[in-house]
Amino acid sequence: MIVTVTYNPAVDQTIQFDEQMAPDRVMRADEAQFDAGGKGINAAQLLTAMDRPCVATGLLGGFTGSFIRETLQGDGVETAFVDVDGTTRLNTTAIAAAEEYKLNQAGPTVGESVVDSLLERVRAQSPDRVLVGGSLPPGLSPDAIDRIAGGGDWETIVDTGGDVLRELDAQYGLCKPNRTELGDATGADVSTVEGCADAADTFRERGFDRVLASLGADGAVLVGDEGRLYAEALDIDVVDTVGAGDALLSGVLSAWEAGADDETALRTGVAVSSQVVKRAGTAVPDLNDIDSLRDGVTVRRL
Ligand SMILES: Nc1ncnc2c1ncn2[C@@H]1O[C@H](COP(=O)(O)OP(=O)(O)O)[C@@H](O)[C@H]1O
Ligand SMILES: O=P(O)(O)OC[C@H]1O[C@](O)(COP(=O)(O)O)[C@@H](O)[C@@H]1O
Repeated sequence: MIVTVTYNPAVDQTIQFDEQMAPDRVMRADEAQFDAGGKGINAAQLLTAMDRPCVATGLLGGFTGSFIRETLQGDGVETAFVDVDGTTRLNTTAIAAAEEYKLNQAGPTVGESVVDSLLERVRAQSPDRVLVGGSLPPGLSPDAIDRIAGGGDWETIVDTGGDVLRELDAQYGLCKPNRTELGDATGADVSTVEGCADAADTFRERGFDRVLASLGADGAVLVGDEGRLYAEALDIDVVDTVGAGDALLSGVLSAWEAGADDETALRTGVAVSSQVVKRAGTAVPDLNDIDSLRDGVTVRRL
């Protein structure tokens, strides 16, 4: 089973405008929605929807924290969160005339003792895999992720970017950078798919058994002992891409949990992510067609 750890959850607010953003005037949204978000939380919702045993942990506080807890309970997601004093952040995606603006808050400041509390929650579940997803709130350093990775005999998957990804020091089963994060972390030229696979390959030497690089509309690359695989994205009408990376990773993990090889896992990831980008926000989409969508994903070896 999988435990997800989200140090910095978020309520995802998605607002849609049918005109371009403009300064110094009131913009009135046509549509708005709130979803429980944060990388590990999105993954836990998707994994639960795909019938994979999963428990969501992380840090929650304030009215936004209560919203996330209630939403997950309503979705039948098992939870084991740690309460914090501050208020969980609210992240906003504004879609205006086909442009996407992502406005993410820093989150509440927390003390390092939360890492011990979270490790306790994780150990209590005896998981096979632990996914640590998202940014760190103020007060925590990359050591908070390394400590989860070194805290038991589970395989740890990490989905974070920026300096945090560069500074991780433990042994990981997988990391999932997007193209920008992969380029930033390696300094490599990631303008081509081959360049991304090369960068992923070199990144493996830093302690990651596999690297799953998401390339937006260009698809995804998975590099590991089974080879260098590239999957094209499906041709779909995109509403917004928030949660796309979490969906890709959830599909891959779901397939691995069912015993699939890397190629099938990559296909599944692309299929799940295409369902998420077809609709606004980060709520769980319709996953009934995943098997047939997966069969339509083109994969080649690089
Ligand atoms: N414009 C798009 N068209 C089709 N699929 C997309 C598009 N954007 C994202 N996806 C799918 O979502 C996956 C993850 O997207 P990406 O934007 O790279 O992740 P992240 O949210 O981590 O930045 C891609 O690998 C792809 O399968
Ligand atoms: O922790 P970060 O990096 O600020 O990201 C948090 C945001 O990312 C999301 O998990 C979506 O992530 P992806 O678009 O990478 O899949 C949102 O639910 C959340 O608001």
